[in-house]
Amino acid sequence: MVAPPDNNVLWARALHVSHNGSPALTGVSVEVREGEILAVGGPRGCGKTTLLQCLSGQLVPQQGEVWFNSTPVHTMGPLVRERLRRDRFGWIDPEPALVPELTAWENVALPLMLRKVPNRPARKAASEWLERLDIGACARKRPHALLQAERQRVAIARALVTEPTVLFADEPTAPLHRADRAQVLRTLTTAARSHGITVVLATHDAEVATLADRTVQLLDGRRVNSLRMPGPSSGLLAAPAAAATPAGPSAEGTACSLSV
Ligand SMILES: Nc1ncnc2c1ncn2[C@@H]1O[C@H](COP(=O)(O)OP(=O)(O)OP(=O)(O)O)[C@@H](O)[C@H]1O
Repeated sequence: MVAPPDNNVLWARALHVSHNGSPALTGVSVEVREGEILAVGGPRGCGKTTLLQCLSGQLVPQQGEVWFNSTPVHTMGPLVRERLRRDRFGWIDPEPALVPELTAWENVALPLMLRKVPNRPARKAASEWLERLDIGACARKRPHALLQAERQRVAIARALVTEPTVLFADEPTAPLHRADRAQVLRTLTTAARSHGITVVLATHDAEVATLADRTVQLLDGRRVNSLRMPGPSSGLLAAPAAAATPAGPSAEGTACSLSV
């Protein structure tokens, strides 16, 4: 086992995962540099979620290695991986899973309270993140009183409030309208950049990927290319290349879920 280069916050090598015998990742390698916004693109079912689950320590690959800041994640026990996810990573799902009984600010403050941050600073941090995501006015509302785009912003604020080292966003704007999608994504990436948070963003939407620094493309569980974007403000996405990289055999395994 050889440690990866120092400038990668995450580094995965030759990942093989199969779900109930059918291959989801076959020999995928990827590196994520500190502070970058990396999009993982590709059509539905190509393995984007599975890759994010492996990188975030939710899922242990049947073969291959995952390293976080020069520490092997694939050899960690479940409790250590859980602590790593809680302390260093944030996660955003396609559908915002908020606690219905709590107000927006309480939902956002929840991860801080779970870390025993006292009420007043937790509330202050939650309010600041809601402001940053342009939903300060919704702080006292409960999820049912919010629009879908507002709920997703609350979920994003909750994922960012702990200022994680890496934020994993799995199709974070999938259920939103086109206009909301662009705005929510722009707010997310701006907030992450200004706080030096590395983002790994799964999307099948080429437009969404234009906000990333780089795109890694998957197809049928294999990596097919890597694009460096012209810049977050260019609004342009280069056409995906189609040169396939070598892939290996598949393995077996199961997924598990991640809490905030
Ligand atoms: N828990 C599971 N059990 C069985 N098969 C699974 C499971 N999770 C994913 N798969 C299968 O593994 C493959 C890769 O799925 P994955 O969700 O990683 O792809 P994806 O690119 O994120 O897809 P989508 O864009 O639809 O979310 C798909 O064929 C999917 O049906």
